[in-house]
Amino acid sequence: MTNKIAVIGGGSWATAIIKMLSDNTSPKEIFWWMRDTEAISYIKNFKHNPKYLSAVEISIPSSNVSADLNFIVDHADYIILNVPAAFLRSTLSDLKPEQLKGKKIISAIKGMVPEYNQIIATFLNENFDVPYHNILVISGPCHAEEVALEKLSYLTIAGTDKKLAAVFSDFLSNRYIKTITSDDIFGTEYAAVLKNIYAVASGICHGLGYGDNFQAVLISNAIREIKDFVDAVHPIERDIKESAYLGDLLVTAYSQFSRNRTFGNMIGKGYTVKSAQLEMNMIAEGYYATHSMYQINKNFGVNMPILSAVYSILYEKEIPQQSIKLLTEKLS
Ligand SMILES: NC(=O)C1=CN([C@@H]2O[C@H](COP(=O)(O)OP(=O)(O)OC[C@H]3O[C@@H](n4cnc5c(N)ncnc54)[C@H](OP(=O)(O)O)[C@@H]3O)[C@@H](O)[C@H]2O)C=CC1
Ligand SMILES: O=C(CO)COP(=O)(O)O
Repeated sequence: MTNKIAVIGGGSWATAIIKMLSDNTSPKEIFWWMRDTEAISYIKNFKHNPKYLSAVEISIPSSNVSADLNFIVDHADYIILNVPAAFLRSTLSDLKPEQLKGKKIISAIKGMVPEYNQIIATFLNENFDVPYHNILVISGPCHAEEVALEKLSYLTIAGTDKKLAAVFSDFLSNRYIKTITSDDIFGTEYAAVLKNIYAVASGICHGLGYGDNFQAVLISNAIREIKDFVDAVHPIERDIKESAYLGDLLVTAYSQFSRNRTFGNMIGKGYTVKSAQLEMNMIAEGYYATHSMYQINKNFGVNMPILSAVYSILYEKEIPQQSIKLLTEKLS
């Protein structure tokens, strides 16, 4: 039986995932949903996504690319969710839990559903009755732009069912993608959400003129905040130095490709949140995640001074210079 895999979302990471799946040699049929019908026509005619990673050649059949979510979901056994978290609830609003019954749902999203302050696995479980053993998460240090260039990258596939994680990782791995499996689905998701916030912090500090010496201190403190938070939320044995945790923090905080760092840099340089968002045609998840994580941490009470500083800048209109100056007194 041919495995049928759908990707939901039309941005850069979805385009990169389509490429990875296509360059993997195991037999499969790939389906792709996006909301933009003009982009769909372009893909059908010219085999490239016009707006994101437009150099990537799209080799899946034209009839498998559609803006009809029901058509795509009903055809697939594996459904990879990849719209930014802020738009997930509205994207899935017409879908009924029965339509996902028995299907394997994979989140490639690194963000929180803002309406519920939930990670994606919890959102799927509580709102669509998807059992945790049918949910996987794709994470790890990997920018879509480098996938387009076929630069060697490592992905972590996390799930409570490690066998399913291994089966699914065999659909993704190829000449330039190596996969690692993990059973830490909650820690992996929360770490991926948090690293975006710290990449925003890194960008803010860069925009304010802080140098590499300070960035190293900031990121050392950031990984401690991540560890303390994931240990509080889901206390299991984990090595925070693994690439799904530390690696993803490093690549996002330091890479020229990071949307979150770019957004933070603009804030540090004096842009308002609105103007920074308008300037980017891509989504910085860290903006929304800062609000959700700040609310969630009220229940856990973990000491997270970097999170609080970013929150004060993005949501309390504090002046970046002042918030970061105060933060510098709390780092070690
Ligand atoms: N890019 C990367 O390297 C990686 C991204 N991720 C994660 O993947 C997820 C998707 O990000 P990414 O692919 O980078 O997205 P991009 O920033 O490349 O693209 C933005 C996407 O959001 C959609 N969008 C924008 N506004 C709305 C709206 N109001 N309603 C519905 N959809 C909207 C866009 O659709 P449209 O074009 O129709 O406007 C487009 O598909 C995020 O959670 C991100 O953290 C994870 C790993 C790597
Ligand atoms: O998750 C990512 C890299 O692993 C992408 O991060 P950005 O959204 O900041 O580009």
